[in-house]
Amino acid sequence: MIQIVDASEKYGDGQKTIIAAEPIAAGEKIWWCSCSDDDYIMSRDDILHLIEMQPHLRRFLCWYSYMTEDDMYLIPRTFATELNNDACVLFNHSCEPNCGFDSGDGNTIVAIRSISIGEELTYDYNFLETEPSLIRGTVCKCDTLSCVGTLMFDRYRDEDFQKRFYLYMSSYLQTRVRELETKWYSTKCFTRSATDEKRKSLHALEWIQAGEIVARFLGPVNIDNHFIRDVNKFEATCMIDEHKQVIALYDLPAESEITLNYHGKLL
Ligand SMILES: C[S@@+](CC[C@H](N)C(=O)[O-])C[C@H]1O[C@@H](n2cnc3c(N)ncnc32)[C@H](O)[C@@H]1O
Repeated sequence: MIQIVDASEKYGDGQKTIIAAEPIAAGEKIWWCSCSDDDYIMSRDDILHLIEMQPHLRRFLCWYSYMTEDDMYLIPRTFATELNNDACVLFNHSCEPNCGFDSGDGNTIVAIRSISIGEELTYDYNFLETEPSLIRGTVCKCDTLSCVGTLMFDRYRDEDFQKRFYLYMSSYLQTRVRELETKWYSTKCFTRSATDEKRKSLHALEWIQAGEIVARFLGPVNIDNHFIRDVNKFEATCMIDEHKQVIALYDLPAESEITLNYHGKLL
């Protein structure tokens, strides 16, 4: 059903892509990714540390990892061991995709519309990635009329995008979309997963200036509906105003934790 071909001309040296080897009907299942419990799950911190130690791994780790949380990435083992027989890592991005993930079974890639023989098979990387993506800032070469230019991975926030593509997003992305109904945080923030010692927490992804709005509560302010740690007033990096907006008290460098002192003052 599919064929892997060279795409150096379109995307750059050594790049490959996948094309349809036969006509594909809308809704047809195209590829069953062989992702399994054997795959590597690495935290963003570990990946960034590994890239710092071994810069030659950058391309491999950034191109072939998939977000499963704001700070967690899946790296298919078959690819890591170079025994890769899983073409799911070779689907390129398009801002007008013809493929997506099957919402009933996140590991299957399905056709969004009918696809002609020879057509390139693409999905929108916004179905998998959000702002902390390791390939944020990639200049898109999809050559479509709706091309966004630079991939910033914030499209899941757009209601039209959600309406059109929710069913084709990965389960991580669907969770992020649903979260937007109860809490909003800036594109400059990301969450760190909970550990045995610590609850989930919110952090700056890039420099945030004093006075910037970093998050907004859409319901009652309590620890059950957000990820902002309640700390004593000397440690708080942000304050909350009467509109339930969380505002940076100081300039916050990347990685700083977003914290509040709201104890006993639920709005
Ligand atoms: C998962 S790989 C896709 C397969 C890749 N073409 C290969 O041969 O290994 C993701 C990488 O492909 C490239 N890529 C995919 N879609 C692209 C697009 N629309 N514009 C520019 N680069 C793209 C980027 O370098 C991206 O980090």
